[in-house]
Amino acid sequence: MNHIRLENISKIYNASSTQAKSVMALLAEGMDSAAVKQQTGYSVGLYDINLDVKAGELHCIMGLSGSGKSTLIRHINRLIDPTSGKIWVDTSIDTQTTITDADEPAATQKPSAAINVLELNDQDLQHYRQQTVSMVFQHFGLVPHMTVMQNVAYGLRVRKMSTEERHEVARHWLNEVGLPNLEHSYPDELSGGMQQRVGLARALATDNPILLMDEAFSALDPLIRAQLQDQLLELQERLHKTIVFITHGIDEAVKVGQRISILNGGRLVQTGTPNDLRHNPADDYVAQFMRAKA
Ligand SMILES: Nc1ncnc2c1ncn2[C@@H]1O[C@H](COP(=O)(O)OP(=O)(O)OP(=O)(O)O)[C@@H](O)[C@H]1O
Repeated sequence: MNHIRLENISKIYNASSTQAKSVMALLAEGMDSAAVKQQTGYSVGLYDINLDVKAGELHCIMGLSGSGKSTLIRHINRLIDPTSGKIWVDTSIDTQTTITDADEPAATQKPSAAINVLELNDQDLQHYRQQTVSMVFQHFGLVPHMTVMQNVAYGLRVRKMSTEERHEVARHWLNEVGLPNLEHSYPDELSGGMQQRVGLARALATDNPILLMDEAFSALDPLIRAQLQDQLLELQERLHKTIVFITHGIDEAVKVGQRISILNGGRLVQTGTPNDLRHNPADDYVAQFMRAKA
């Protein structure tokens, strides 16, 4: 079952629709984004991305710096609007009851009860962000003058949950990420790894079915990063969230991703399980990543 579908998504930064059309005509002829930038001056964020993310899967988006990973993930919660294309999200899915079969072929239809995120008005977009998608940021994004408890409970306050109830929920999630007894601390009293556990607890406390993780572990030391990867996998065994996880590291992608999508110059080169990519790489770019892994 698909949870998220990106359909023909292109993003040409800072271009009018006429300018974007001529840029996309060059891309359609096969010109790569570096040559397009040189010829037209416009940056290609993404070009003609078609991507299905299944309900309950941990889907990694991988690629070198500038390949379009952040641009892609920011479309899903509409921090960025595309130049063209559609973004479907099935808001009827409760991932906690959905078990994914990573080998199941992606359906060819759009998700069954899907909304086009691009058509949401301001109020519906706010509701979508509060009830459907949560984000974990690379640099944690915690509010410095709020305690750990207040940070984790923040998303629940806007839902008008009582103080007692939201503190109970926040305490539960702090416990789940291995941070009991720190609720009265402030972010700057914690290590980077601890701060990101708070970031994770904050995202999980909302109970939203989709989790967007933008290089969430990249700022951490290798040992701490490995611990957080293990913790994420352990939580995911029980929670079955739909997770879109951005990384520039193939090791991380292979460790945590059930499927991996590889971007190059704003184009989606291949989506597959780590085994698919290893045994049937779509091109040399993918093959090189997988060789670097072996
Ligand atoms: N706000 C912006 N204005 C203009 N160009 C942009 C903007 N944001 C990104 N780009 C360009 O779009 C392309 C994709 O950038 P993006 O940040 O999505 O890549 P990325 O894979 O996330 O890179 P990194 O790993 O370095 O974060 C790059 O060429 C980048 O320079």
